[in-house]
Amino acid sequence: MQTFNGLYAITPDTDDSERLIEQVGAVLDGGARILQYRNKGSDTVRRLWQANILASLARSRNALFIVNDDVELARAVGADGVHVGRDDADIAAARAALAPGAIVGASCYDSLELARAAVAAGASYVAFGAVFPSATKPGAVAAPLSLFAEAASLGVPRVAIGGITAANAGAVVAAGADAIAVIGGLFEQADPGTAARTLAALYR
Ligand SMILES: Cc1ncc(COP(=O)(O)OP(=O)(O)O)c(N)n1
Ligand SMILES: Cc1ncsc1CCOP(=O)(O)O
Ligand SMILES: [Mg+2]
Repeated sequence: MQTFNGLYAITPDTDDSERLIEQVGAVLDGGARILQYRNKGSDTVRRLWQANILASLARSRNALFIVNDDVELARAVGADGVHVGRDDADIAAARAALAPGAIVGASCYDSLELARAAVAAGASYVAFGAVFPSATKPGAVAAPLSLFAEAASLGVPRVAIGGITAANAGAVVAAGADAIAVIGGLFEQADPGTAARTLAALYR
């Protein structure tokens, strides 16, 4: 598996597939190394269509492609893996449903204990957040940046998520996050490609 670090772009919920594809292309060209398709909507036809296109787009840029929540959708589009949280499939079940080398990422919120358990269950990476208040997910629990140093001994990549922007990402990288997962800091910006270049440059 490619090294799991750098800018981790997560797609916003949108029905505007054309604009989404254009923005994701710009973000990948700007240096995002990992792309997650995250759509909390219920239109399964649109989600399959969008995920298929984005899987091809990511592959064309040698980026990893992860599907949020939906193991079946990840398998259907040949994704590199899935990301699961407390309300989603468990790690072992997700891994059993995907190819042997699949990536299974786990949300660990503000809990080092959850991260230890996730790694023991086979998680490929652990994600902590929200590290800052998130307009995308206002109810997300707050996670301190200190978790990244504390989690260094777990031996898997540590991903930060929540309210990350060009203004605060430097502190997250300095705290030890191997990757920064970003939605609004990319897709709510006037120029997502430039925002991606700024954030990706923190890992060079
Ligand atoms: C990289 C990454 N980290 C955390 C999340 C959040 O997942 P989850 O807690 O399951 O919440 P939803 O995203 O499903 O609302 C994520 N998706 N990606
Ligand atoms: C899914 C999720 N989990 C914790 S915060 C968050 C939303 C991240 O979006 P943004 O980068 O716009 O804050
Ligand atoms: Mg989830």
